[in-house]
Amino acid sequence: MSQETLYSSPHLAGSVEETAHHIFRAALAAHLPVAVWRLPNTQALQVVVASEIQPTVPPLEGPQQGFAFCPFQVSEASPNVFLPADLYFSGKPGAQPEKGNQDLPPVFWQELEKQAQIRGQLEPWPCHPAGAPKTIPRDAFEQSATAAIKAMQAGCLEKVVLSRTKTLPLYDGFEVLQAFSQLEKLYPTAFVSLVAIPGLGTWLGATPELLVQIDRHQVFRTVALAGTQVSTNGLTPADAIWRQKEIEEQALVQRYIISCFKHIRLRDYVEMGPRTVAAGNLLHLRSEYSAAMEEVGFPHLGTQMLELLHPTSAVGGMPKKAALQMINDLEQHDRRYYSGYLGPIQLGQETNLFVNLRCVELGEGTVTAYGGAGMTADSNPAQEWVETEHKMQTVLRLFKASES
Ligand SMILES: C=C(O[C@H]1C=CC=C(C(=O)O)[C@@H]1O)C(=O)O
Repeated sequence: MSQETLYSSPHLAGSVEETAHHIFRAALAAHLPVAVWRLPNTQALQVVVASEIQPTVPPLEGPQQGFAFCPFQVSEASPNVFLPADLYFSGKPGAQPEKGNQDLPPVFWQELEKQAQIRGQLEPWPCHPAGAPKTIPRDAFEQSATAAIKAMQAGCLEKVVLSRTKTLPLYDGFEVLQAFSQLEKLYPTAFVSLVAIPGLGTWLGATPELLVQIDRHQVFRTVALAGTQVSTNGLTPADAIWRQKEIEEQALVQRYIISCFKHIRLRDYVEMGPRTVAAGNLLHLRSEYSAAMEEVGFPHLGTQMLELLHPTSAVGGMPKKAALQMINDLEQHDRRYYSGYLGPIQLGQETNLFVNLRCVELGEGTVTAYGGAGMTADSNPAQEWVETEHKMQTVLRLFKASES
């Protein structure tokens, strides 16, 4: 994006947060797809607005800039979505929205001026055309878990991640931008995002799981994140003790990532961990993988690995094909964009894609939380249910008034 195309308005002279919120409101009012996010361990709120969505995610190594929003499994109702950065706000101090290749319609700019001056009412957010998913009851989830565990004990597969949904009526007075700000403050190390796409829906989340990063020095990174325990009584990552089951569960994700490197014959990667990391009040095991793309002779490593990694065994299972089949057979809901991936591509000279976990989908007067748990032959269905409840509470704790 060139400096000449900077958009400037005397009314957009407020704080970074105010400007990001004005842009989000204007996009909603103009019925345009929009994504607002904050990268882990940063302050800047970034925003992309697109004039229209594109159905394919471009190569991650450039030159196209924008925001990817992709489902767990592509279907007609949940297609891959790329929002070209027709407007990009970097959230840097003093920054103004930058214009991209396509002009946004005049109605957007009118709305932006309006929002900046009088802060009009927030327009309704877009909802999924099929409506809100039904809540999966505890007995149904535990029955599926029991069937999966039996299959793993019989040696049919090693690991599967089963998920569930919980839909609540939205409490009166809920404000989506306020919820986004709360999430951002609660989870400084998460990727916090709010994505609203006409015809597809509105998602809010704070995920701990990086899928693919390409930094400004062309270093590729990914992680193997799995194994969960609650950090009760001030348990810090340094004090955590893990059971065999979680160690194996995370080792399967590591093995999967390494098998992807082997598949493309990349040997010169760096592996670190596993170490215990905190995600809100949960602890996970995480290994980190990196490779300097030019030096190892894989200038398109990000794109290649994205294709191989998604969905990783942190959201699918091992072996991948059998696990995906089991998920399709046993889960009674459509995951839509939960456990898909999302994030900015080639913005601020970086690409940062995350697995869409610890997220909710907003409907017409409803909020739906999604959460899953990795199961092996040693799993216990009741414990897995409790684990999904803890994961859902990452975001649902903002909706306490809906739960009561
Ligand atoms: C599937 C989810 O988490 C994954 C990431 C970390 C730990 C996980 C686990 O312990 O099962 C899951 O693999 C979710 O949050 O819905």
